[in-house]
Amino acid sequence: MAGSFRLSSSLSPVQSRDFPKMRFFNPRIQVPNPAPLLKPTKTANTKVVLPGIVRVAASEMPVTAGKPAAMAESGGLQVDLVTEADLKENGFRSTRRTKIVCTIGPRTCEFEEIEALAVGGMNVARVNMCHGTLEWHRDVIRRVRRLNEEKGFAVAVMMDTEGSEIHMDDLNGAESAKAEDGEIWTFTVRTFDPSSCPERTITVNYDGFAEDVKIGDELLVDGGMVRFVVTEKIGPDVICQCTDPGLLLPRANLTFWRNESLVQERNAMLPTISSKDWLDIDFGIAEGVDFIAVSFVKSAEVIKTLKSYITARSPGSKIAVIAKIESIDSLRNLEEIIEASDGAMVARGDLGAQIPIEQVPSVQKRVVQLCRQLNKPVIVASQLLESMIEYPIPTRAEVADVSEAIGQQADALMLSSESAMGQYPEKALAVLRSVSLRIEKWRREEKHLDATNPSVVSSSTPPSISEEICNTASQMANKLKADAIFVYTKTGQTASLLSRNRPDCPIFAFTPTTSIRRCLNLQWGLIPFRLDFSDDVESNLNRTFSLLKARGMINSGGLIIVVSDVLQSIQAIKVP
Ligand SMILES: Nc1ncnc2c1ncn2[C@@H]1O[C@H](COP(=O)(O)OP(=O)(O)OP(=O)(O)O)[C@@H](O)[C@H]1O
Ligand SMILES: CC(=O)C(=O)O
Ligand SMILES: [K+]
Ligand SMILES: [Mg+2]
Repeated sequence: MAGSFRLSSSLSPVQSRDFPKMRFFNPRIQVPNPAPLLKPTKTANTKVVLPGIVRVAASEMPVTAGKPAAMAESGGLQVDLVTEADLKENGFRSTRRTKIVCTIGPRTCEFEEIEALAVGGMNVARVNMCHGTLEWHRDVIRRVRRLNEEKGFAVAVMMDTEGSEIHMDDLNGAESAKAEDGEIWTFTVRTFDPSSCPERTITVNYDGFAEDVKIGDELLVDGGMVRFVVTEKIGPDVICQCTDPGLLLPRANLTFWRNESLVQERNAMLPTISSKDWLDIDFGIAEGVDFIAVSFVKSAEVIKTLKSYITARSPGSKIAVIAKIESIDSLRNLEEIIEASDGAMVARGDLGAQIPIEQVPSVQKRVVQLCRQLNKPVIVASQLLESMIEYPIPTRAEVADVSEAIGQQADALMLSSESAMGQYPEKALAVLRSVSLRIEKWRREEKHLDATNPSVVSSSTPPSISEEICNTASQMANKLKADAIFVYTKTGQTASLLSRNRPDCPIFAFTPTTSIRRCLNLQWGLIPFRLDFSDDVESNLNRTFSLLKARGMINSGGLIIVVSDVLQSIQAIKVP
């Protein structure tokens, strides 16, 4: 991702380019460190365990109906122990509505590390195919799946494609290279043996590079972390002078600008899904990922192509396709791209390298609103807590940025380097969690003071029955101050339509399919449970009440609004 911080953790903080030179260490007001939902305890071998729950190895756990007892499953109701504890201790209202995606990287790829993130509230684990080997990704995906199977979590897996961006080579294995002010560097499409590569020479992965650039163009590395101006062209070599010095990092993204706008020559013809991406996608389908996030989407066509490919390769598959909004072209075709996708990501890193940086906030707002209107989940990504790659607390400005995304009611926030290779992944996650809880509560309180606040989204034309039912159910829940909405959903669609209304109370989504349960975990306000249910609403309800009561997750007297996707009905009912 351009504009982000690609330092390997072995670099010292002074080398970090995108850090303000001065950080105010003193006084550092401590952000309260929010207590985990269930405090994981570190044992001698640093394994994170849930208190009183997973002290036994999975193989030693008593098994009920073929499943370890540690998984909170009784009578077919499947929920993870963190949600269960949260509901028991804090009640419905206080549950977090904004979801969290964590990028898994070298810092968080072991089973115990992934478990710690799940315990800390990770809803979706993202693997970025720009980095790592297929074996590495396979291990991570299988660990997430094992965690879900053993402990009842519904952590979804998102595979993020590499896409064909223009980038530099891998610096022959060096961690970084320093470009000084005024220095002359050569960017070339030639290839060299590592031993014979001339000094200050960087190979570029895009063959048309030397033909496309012109003398006077600006060459931006990682969205402007290092800047050059093109002074001369000699065949395949582009000679550049450094104007903003900094560290060049392996495979850093390159963009070139002319007259203050991004140059799109033949590079605009680069495929959105490269041949390497197709292999990765085949791998993702085989490993059963839940989401495929497509980098540098330019048009709705590519999303449609991928969706039909998935259907052909894996009929009946529930893999959802997320369009990453990070290129100029994606903004030109925004509405039809989002319409064709199953969700979108505001990928602010590369986006900020393709459009003037001051336009990123308004694009974010527009994408979030459009997704809400079109009923597609939306993720706000990149640099949310960038300073926490190195520091245990965020900057005030970062907290304000996170609050803004939560205030916009995006479905999910994403950690990138903070969780992939930062020093404080769990702390970063805890900050997202505590800021979400606080801002969501504050927003609900403010909303009651502001009668003009639009809580209901406009309906589509022609109106659909499910949509009207969900809009009405959400309004009812708000007016009656219901404790929760229960939705029995086979496809997940009704749960999405409820989430889209952003009601004041949480939505318990019961679905018979494990993969739908995981997909729903990305969406705002949904607490997904796996449950087999019949077409008889009455008996489903009675069964759910008794299962939830038996586990202490629900109290008598609470008011529940019940929506059924099969009967298309709404009921208001007190918990017996
Ligand atoms: N699987 C991995 N193996 C090694 N390093 C990784 C891996 N995943 C992420 N990282 C590191 O974490 C950083 C941040 O991850 P992130 O997913 O944001 O990638 P990115 O390179 O910035 O690209 P993108 O634009 O696709 O997000 C990466 O630049 C890389 O240094
Ligand atoms: C997430 C991502 O790809 C970006 O911000 O560029
Ligand atoms: K990517
Ligand atoms: Mg990107």
